[in-house]
Amino acid sequence: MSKPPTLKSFKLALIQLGNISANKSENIKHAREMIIKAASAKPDLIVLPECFNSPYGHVHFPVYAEKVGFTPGEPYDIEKSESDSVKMLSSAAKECKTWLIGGSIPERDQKSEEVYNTCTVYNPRGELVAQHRKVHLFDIDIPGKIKFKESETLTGGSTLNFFDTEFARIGLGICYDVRFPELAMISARQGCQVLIYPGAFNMTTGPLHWELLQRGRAIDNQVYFSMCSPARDLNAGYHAWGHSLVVDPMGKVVSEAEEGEEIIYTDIDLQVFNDARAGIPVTKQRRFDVYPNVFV
Ligand SMILES: NC(=O)CCC(=O)C(=O)O
Repeated sequence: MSKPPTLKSFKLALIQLGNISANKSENIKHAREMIIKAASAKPDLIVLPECFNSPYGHVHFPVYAEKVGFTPGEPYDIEKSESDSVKMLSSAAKECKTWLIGGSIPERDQKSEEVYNTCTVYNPRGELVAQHRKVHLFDIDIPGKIKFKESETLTGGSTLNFFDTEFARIGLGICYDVRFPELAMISARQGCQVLIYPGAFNMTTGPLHWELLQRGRAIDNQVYFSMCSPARDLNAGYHAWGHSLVVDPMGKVVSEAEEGEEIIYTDIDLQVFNDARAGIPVTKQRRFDVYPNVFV
């Protein structure tokens, strides 16, 4: 494992994207416009929400799926990409000279044809540098409230993923992944100082769990934790909670969107990170002699 970059203060932009319709090319076009808009405030990193190019629903995933064909550690030729979303995200990152976490899209594996919920990441040169396939699929059934089964059409990813910038090591997850503290804890143990999960909670669990889970993951690991949601659209089949959020390593909510389309900016502050870890030194007090060694 390489040494993580030393955390530096940086500016984060979350795009709580609205107007996600049945028209994929319109969705891609609108996401591009919003990236350009977000970049006008000169953030170092821009984030899109889960499933930004397609309506959110298991019936839609195979229809909207694109072949990305990225292999970690191998160079990726954007010109030869079969994915319109990847091409747009790459060119927008390059044009804005910014890091970009491209939310997620339904992705079809080039060999197996299995469909994943996949996040791709771009550096300021527009190179595709990392990918995360949602590991834990959103299969829930709360009678009378919400039933959702991603596993009807999606396959879960099987790798943990992070990427290094000049200002931080950033760990990735997607939405339901936040409910599994192991994922965040392993990312933090691998040196991530910031964890960012595109997500789309719903109107039942959103009010109860969205903020609580993120504050929990932030405090457990003394990291900045953030999730970027689509805007709420009551005409859509799935009603997203919205409230894109950034939580600091003390568990304090430092930025929060409302329900509609919005861009929120946050200064990720090195001093806050260092003070949290110095004041409550849990990262140095872990008792690996007592725990089973899964997290060592
Ligand atoms: N897109 C998702 O994974 C939704 C997760 C969610 O709403 C939850 O309660 O968990």
